[in-house]
Amino acid sequence: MPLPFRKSGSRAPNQVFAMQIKPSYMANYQFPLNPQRKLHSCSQVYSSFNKQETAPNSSRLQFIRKKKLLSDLSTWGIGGPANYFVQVFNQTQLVSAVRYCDEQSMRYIILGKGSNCLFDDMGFDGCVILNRIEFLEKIEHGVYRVGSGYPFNRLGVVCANEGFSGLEFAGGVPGTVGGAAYMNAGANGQETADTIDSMEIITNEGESRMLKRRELNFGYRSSPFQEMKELASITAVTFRLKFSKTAREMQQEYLARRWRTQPLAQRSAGSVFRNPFSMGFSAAELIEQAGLKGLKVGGAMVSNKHANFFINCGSATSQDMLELIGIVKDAVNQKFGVELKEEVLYIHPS
Ligand SMILES: NC(=O)C1=CN([C@@H]2O[C@H](COP(=O)(O)OP(=O)(O)OC[C@H]3O[C@@H](n4cnc5c(N)ncnc54)[C@H](OP(=O)(O)O)[C@@H]3O)[C@@H](O)[C@H]2O)C=CC1
Ligand SMILES: C=C(O[C@H]1[C@H](O)[C@@H](CO)O[C@H](OP(=O)(O)OP(=O)(O)OC[C@H]2O[C@@H](n3ccc(=O)[nH]c3=O)[C@H](O)[C@@H]2O)[C@@H]1NC(C)=O)C(=O)O
Repeated sequence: MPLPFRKSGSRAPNQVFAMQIKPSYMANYQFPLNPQRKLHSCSQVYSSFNKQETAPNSSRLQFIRKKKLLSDLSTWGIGGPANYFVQVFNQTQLVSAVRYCDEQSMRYIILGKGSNCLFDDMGFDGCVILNRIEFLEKIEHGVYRVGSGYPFNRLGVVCANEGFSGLEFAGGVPGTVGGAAYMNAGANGQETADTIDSMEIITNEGESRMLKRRELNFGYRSSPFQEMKELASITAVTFRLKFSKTAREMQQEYLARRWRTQPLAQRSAGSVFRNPFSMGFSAAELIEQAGLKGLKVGGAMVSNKHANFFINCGSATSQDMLELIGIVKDAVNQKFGVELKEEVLYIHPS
């Protein structure tokens, strides 16, 4: 049975492979074909395989080889080593990192807080580019231009404290601004796209582009970036918010509700499945009605607090989590005839 969710970023080259998981979930995957990236020659990339950190604002990039564990970079706490790992603190460094990957014909992914992805225990055979572009500029009242690596939850709190409404829900979302725009994150009836004024991206060609909101077609947990072949990375987002006397109160209320209903003290990746709204259901309801709360595979478990959150109880492997996802999908399909679709992204190791 093929697992329908993505195995890596759209920036990965076309490949077909088989996964080493239990036979019932053995599958072949096809990466989308990417255009060949044509970037300029690389002059700013340096390798340093022993150092684990790179200084903020340095124009030099330090690539760490085979040492950085992806379990340290994902909220699920699962994942083996990245073949290459680099942090970028500004757009110039990001372009250099992408260029380097291109020159080496190496797959790469842009990683934010790792709150929506499942890495494999075998790691990732390409380069993980950790986005640390974290500036916040106030352009005018209620208009914020924000680096794509800025924590989305911090942005939600800052805006609400300053009396602006639209991003109150973000106060509890553990991703980055770039990840939130890429996924069109939402909660409590609000969505990231509702407040976007414009976005800045860099392409595979190394060009910067500014896109106005009206050019971008967002949907429930979907954005044009998920299909955009020429995208290298979102670099900044400008949000336009409205003044509201109750913004702070709303933000705090949403956060309190989240703590009441979601297992925030445990390791998860938020909602595993999208809600099948078109069929009038929520994924959590269906999973609970199928009697799957508390179901365990190895160290992976369906949360007893919220059925659409799957927990790493401490020792979960990627295989455990993939198998649990497959079992839950099958069970819900058999009982209700509803095919759940994953919200989390599986990053295939090779
Ligand atoms: N509502 C909620 O309660 C929760 C919501 N979430 C949401 O999940 C998302 C996860 O954010 P985050 O943890 O930062 O993302 P991740 O680090 O989990 O990255 C997931 C994928 O998003 C893409 N991505 C991330 N940043 C960028 C960028 N700057 N430019 C282009 N693509 C990017 C990458 O896709 P690719 O593989 O193609 O490179 C990446 O693999 C957010 O939308 C977050 O709000 C997560 C948990 C709970
Ligand atoms: C956590 C995420 O986003 C969350 C977001 O935080 C919350 C809050 O607004 O609303 C969505 O969850 P959700 O649809 O499960 O919201 P909830 O309000 O918790 O539950 C919906 C319905 O399911 C029921 N429910 C919930 C949990 C459960 O174990 N069992 C159950 O039956 C609830 O009673 C409610 O009737 C988002 N998830 C999706 C896939 O749309 C995420 O994207 O990662």
